[in-house]
Amino acid sequence: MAKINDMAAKPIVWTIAGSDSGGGAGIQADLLTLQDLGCYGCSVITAITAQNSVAVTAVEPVTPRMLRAQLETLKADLYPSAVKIGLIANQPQLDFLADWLGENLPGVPVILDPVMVASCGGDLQSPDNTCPDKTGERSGLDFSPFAGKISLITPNKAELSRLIGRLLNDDDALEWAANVLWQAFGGSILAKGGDCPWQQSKARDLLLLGDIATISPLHRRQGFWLSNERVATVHNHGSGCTLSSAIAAFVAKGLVLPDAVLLAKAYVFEGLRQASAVGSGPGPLARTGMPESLAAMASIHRLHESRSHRLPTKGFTRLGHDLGVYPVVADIDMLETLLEAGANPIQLRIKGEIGPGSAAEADIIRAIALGRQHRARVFINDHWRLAISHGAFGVHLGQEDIEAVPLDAIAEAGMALGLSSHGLFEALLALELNPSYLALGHIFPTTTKEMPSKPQGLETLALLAKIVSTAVPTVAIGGIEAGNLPEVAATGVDSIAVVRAVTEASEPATAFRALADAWEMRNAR
Ligand SMILES: Cc1ncc(COP(=O)(O)OP(=O)(O)O)c(N)n1
Ligand SMILES: Cc1nc(C(=O)O)sc1CCOP(=O)(O)O
Ligand SMILES: [Mg+2]
Repeated sequence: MAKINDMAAKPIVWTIAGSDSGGGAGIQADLLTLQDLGCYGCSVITAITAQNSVAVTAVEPVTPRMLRAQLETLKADLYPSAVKIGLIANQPQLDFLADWLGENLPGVPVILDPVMVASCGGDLQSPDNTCPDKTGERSGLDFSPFAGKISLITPNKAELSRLIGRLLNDDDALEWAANVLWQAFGGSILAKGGDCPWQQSKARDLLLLGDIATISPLHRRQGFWLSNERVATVHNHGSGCTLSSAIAAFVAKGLVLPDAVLLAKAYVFEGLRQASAVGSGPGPLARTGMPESLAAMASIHRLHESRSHRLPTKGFTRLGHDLGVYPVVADIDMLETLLEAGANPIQLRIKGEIGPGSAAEADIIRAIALGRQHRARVFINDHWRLAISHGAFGVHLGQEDIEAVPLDAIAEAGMALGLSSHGLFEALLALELNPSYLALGHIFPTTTKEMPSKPQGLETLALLAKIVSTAVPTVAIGGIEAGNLPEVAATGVDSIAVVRAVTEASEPATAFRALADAWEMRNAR
């Protein structure tokens, strides 16, 4: 039987790196990772290394002609969606690569892993580039030609120390050095803590995000610690290569950088957990496929927590997983019509300031009363003070409210809390508050609201639903309507929220009932 060729659908990712004859790191680890994560990997070899699991015995750079030939040949036919750069053998290679990428692949995301030391201890750059981490002197390659040209640079502590020319002995020093690099390079920085001896049970990486247009303005130019449990294994050969190629793979698949970093960290975490020896030294990471377990995800802590309120000690009202079809409306008459049609839950979403005695305030008060009358769960969007003072069932808030609103007041009032998220990074930030439900948006293009992020699509929705649905009821929102409901249902998300599919229908109550019936039938088919 003919084998189905699924390569066409796979994003192309280039790895520009060194060959590891031992198979655990470099080009070999990158190609295994890219294949495992559903990408088509192409390689540009910068150097051939003779190494096994215990030693690097020789490093030979490819000629400048060969380096250029690989790049030009690939560009002519296999244009990449993302590029990962690993080992660069010498300064002329680096200078050439920085120029060539800038001129030939404008706009293609580049993930730079400034490889200097193999996990078996060997220095991988040419002999004149030596600088033991222990001295803290700056030496090795000058990476400055890459400034302004890369999306993310991923040094470990030893590499950061050499890039900055300072010894790094604690998290404060790591943070300082990462900031220096950030100022110099632009883009984003992931300063990895896996080789920090002062970090004990946790492996903590510092992520400094650049001005990324497709993430929330809240998270642009902000820093976050990402911590996973430290995996007690010596089998970590190629972990840095695996991490950076996994980030490139996820970016190529359309995930925003913070989500790509979190997924790649989870991939490395699982790879380390299941790693085993191949030679007599550190073995390679296992290839464990798409990470889908919440337990593998890092916990996220803002670098400079600005929260002035207590985190809720009392939990928010718990809800069942299936909230069915959840209409979100701006008009009180529409809300009443839909309550009469059986909507439960339902949300009143009035944007903008609401003054005392205003018509909008009266609408909120009436919505809450109607909810009681119909025994339905009415959520109030944004206006949490009014929701509390008039005894709403729940409040729906956005990511920007997580820091600004005293969430403990909502919990103390015995109310439910729904939180928005746009991608994995925001979902994990919201999950730390254990909300009553988590909205995953926006799935398809929407005209109801201006969004900085791109639509997530069904594949990402399925992944997010798998990761977080074990912990919290999930609600998909954004562009959902009768035509795409079956595909949305197939992702495994618990519920759907809709605006236009109901409010712009000629008969909103009928449209709501049709959606609700279709949703109820989804598992019966
Ligand atoms: C169910 C549901 N999901 C998402 C939103 C969006 O909330 P938020 O991010 O706070 O944006 P605004 O709605 O306030 O513009 C929602 N309201 N409901
Ligand atoms: C209010 C809202 N929040 C979103 C989010 O992604 O957080 S998308 C959205 C609008 C959804 O409207 P429609 O169903 O008309 O596309
Ligand atoms: Mg809001």
